[in-house]
Amino acid sequence: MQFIDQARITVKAGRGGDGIVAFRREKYVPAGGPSGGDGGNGGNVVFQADSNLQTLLDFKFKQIILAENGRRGGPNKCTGASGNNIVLKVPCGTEVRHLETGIIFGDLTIDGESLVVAFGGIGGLGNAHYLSNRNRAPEKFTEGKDGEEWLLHLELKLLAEVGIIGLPNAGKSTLISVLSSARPKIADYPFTTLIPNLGVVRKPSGDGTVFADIPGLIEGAAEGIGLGHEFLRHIERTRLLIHLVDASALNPLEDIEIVENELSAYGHSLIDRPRILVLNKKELLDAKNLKKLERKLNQGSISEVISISAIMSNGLDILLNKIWSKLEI
Ligand SMILES: Nc1ncnc2c1ncn2[C@@H]1O[C@H](COP(=O)(O)OP(=O)(O)OP(=O)(O)O)[C@@H](O)[C@H]1O
Ligand SMILES: [Mg+2]
Repeated sequence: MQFIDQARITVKAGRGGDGIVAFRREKYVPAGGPSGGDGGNGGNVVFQADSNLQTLLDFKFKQIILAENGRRGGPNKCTGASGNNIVLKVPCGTEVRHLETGIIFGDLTIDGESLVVAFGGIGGLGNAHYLSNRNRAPEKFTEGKDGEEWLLHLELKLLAEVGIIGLPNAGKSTLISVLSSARPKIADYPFTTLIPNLGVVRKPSGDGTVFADIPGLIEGAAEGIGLGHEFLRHIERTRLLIHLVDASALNPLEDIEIVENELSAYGHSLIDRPRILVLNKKELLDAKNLKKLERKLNQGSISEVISISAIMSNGLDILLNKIWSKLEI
């Protein structure tokens, strides 16, 4: 499952400071030589990949990015201060393109990697540079150059390997929230989730993979009913599905069938995708009824059933071990 997050921004590097015209003034030196300093260089706009970031959402609110201008030169051949660079953090996997031509400026993939996307203008020259035998008192200087300005298109591509599916209210968002640092909205009504939530789930060794919690599926989802249609398209690219079922529902078997039928009706061999059947909310059933339900499901089911309580973080280790072994990572 690939999610594309994008943003459109303008970056403008700092302008170089102007050179200045000045002459030395010293006691007993009636005509001091030219001493105008150069302007400082403008600051660059720099992007830096940061593995703690997951989205380009910040850029929806910050669309124009300016680096600092260089300062003017000073007397006594003092060079003006350079403008500071502005360093913006972007998630790993951000591709930077020129908006109009599509030319790729760079692809930031490794944590800490940086890319100058707009160079600051160079500072102008002060009149001290123009001293010659013919002109002992030059009045000439140059202005600082403008910094580069670009309209950029940022695109972040994330690939989810594991999709969490199920009827509305099964606890899909609750599950991703206890497995990862994702903090989706959770509520006791159907269709709480309107867009997929992504979370990185890690093994104790630190490796991990992206899970996606998608909106609830209902009967007819494959034909576009409810919110399911669009999201079934997305899960075509996952390697593993977690089919989450509310164990406390009136008829969990029927619920499972609805989701299975949707996978099948959708086609694209979604029904053949490896998946794990997971009963959530197990704490709402007494031990005897839970066993009965598990046994019933194991009889005709697609795979062995794992019972968990997402809300109480119960049974998650067993589930995760199963996931890692199915993914072979
Ligand atoms: N193990 C559990 N025991 C009891 N209640 C639970 C459990 N897990 C989740 N819930 C509750 O179930 C409700 C639905 O949870 P959640 O929003 O995670 O479902 P969802 O499958 O993401 O729904 P939707 O498809 O509408 O987005 C919430 O009120 C949540 O607190
Ligand atoms: Mg949800």
